[in-house]
Amino acid sequence: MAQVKICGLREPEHVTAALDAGARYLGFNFFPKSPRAVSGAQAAELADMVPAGIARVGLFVNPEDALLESVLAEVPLDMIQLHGGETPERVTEIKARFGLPVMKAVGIATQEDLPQLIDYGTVADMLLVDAKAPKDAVLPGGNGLAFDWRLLVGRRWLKPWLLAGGLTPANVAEAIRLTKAPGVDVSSGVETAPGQKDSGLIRDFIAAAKEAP
Ligand SMILES: O=C(O)c1ccccc1NCC(=O)[C@H](O)[C@H](O)COP(=O)(O)O
Repeated sequence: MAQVKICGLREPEHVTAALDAGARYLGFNFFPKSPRAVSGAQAAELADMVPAGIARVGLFVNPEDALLESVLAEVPLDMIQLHGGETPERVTEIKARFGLPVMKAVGIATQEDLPQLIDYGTVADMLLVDAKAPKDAVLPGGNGLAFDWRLLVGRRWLKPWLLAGGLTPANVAEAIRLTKAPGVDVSSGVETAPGQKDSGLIRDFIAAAKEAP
């Protein structure tokens, strides 16, 4: 059964909806330009609601050590998600310095992007196989855009991975069927407007992912 990550949570009611429906990963966004960004205090309150066994993932974009230090002093995270242009060397450095597993996001648009999944698979603990953001996008992720899932057919990576990018309750089962993704990640697809999560859409998404063949 596919595991689900709900990303960009900001409200307790949506954390409850995600937990009750069976999410395995909950994402808290620390990228200031995002409509889903949370403060350390907000994230600490949400993180306290999460039982053992469910991963609290902090999302960062090209973070400096000082940001990671200040967030980790306040929020009990289980995993760091790196969603910028962090190099494999920087991934290794962050893992060693902060002692947490790292999920590295890789943007995919064409098959030329796929070798990065091999490179990052040697250093990251998990891979997030996401749609590549458009060149002029403000956000490197969370844009509600899908890529051609057929690029992933028959591929295997060195590390556990989640599929992301434009997934919704309506298309997630087909995405899993086609790619055989062991897990999926969503942000926009469970929102009514950027940053506005919806409990019903969260439940529908997780149910559809879990029912996927
Ligand atoms: O969601 C954001 O606002 C965001 C901002 C900056 C970097 C990454 C961001 N999101 C990363 C995620 O993990 C999203 O869930 C993933 O890109 C899929 O997004 P969507 O296509 O909106 O479901």
